[in-house]
Amino acid sequence: MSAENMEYLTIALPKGKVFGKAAELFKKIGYTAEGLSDKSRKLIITNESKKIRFIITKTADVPVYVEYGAADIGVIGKDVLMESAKDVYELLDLQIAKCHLMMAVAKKAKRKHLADYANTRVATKFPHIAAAFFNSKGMQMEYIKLHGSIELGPIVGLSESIVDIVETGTTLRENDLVEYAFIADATARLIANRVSFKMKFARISKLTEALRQVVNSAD
Ligand SMILES: Nc1ncnc2c1ncn2[C@@H]1O[C@H](COP(=O)(O)OP(=O)(O)OP(=O)(O)O)[C@@H](O)[C@H]1O
Ligand SMILES: O=P(O)(O)OC[C@H]1O[C@H](OP(=O)(O)OP(=O)(O)O)[C@H](O)[C@@H]1O
Repeated sequence: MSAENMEYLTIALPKGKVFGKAAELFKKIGYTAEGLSDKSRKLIITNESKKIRFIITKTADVPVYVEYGAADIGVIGKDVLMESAKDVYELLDLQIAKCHLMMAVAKKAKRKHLADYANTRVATKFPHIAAAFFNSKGMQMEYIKLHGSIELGPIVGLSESIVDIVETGTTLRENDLVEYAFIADATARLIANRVSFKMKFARISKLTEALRQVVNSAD
């Protein structure tokens, strides 16, 4: 690790839904930087006095920056973390961006048993998570990777089911789908690069404990 990298703590935050809540949590423990907002187009925002560097990345890329050590730590939804299967430490459940992963099907064509969906098509942004789920049930499936509007799949006959995240359930309801099987909780997590965790142990563990207190006090 270079001297400059050793000096700073680099934190990867995803732009998008998780950004505001994550930035707010860090602010509560005194980790912030001038200009850190979802309106800014700056990709690196530094707090020189505290030796903190925030890097703002596309959601799915946070685990990549952290695995390669371009960021020491990061914040990312458990859904994206599971799908990425990156070799990073998961340090803390931040209890923000609450949602869960599930399988949903068309209300009208709902089948009686999960096994009745064996060998059918699943539309999803999360093919690895979906495959792990169906494999654990001994079911072979055909996975169709989509990048958004997953709920369209069963409506237009692309697939018999979807695997996606649900927060309020509004998107399912408005598209005549119903949740069929719960897969996993998917709140945002604090993750760390394995080498950074050892080399910057004191800093990262102090930060993790401070965040843990904020998260616990919000319960
Ligand atoms: N209702 C929700 N809808 C989508 N994501 C949610 C919701 N609630 C919490 N999340 C979290 O936010 C993350 C998605 O954030 P965001 O939509 O900004 O990323 P994205 O899907 O990659 O978007 P884009 O494709 O626009 O970059 C999810 O991975 C999940 O952890
Ligand atoms: O249960 P709800 O509160 O309705 O939220 C769930 C919806 O939000 C997400 O989509 P997103 O808004 O990220 O758009 P996308 O279709 O582009 O993935 C997710 O894929 C669901 O479609």
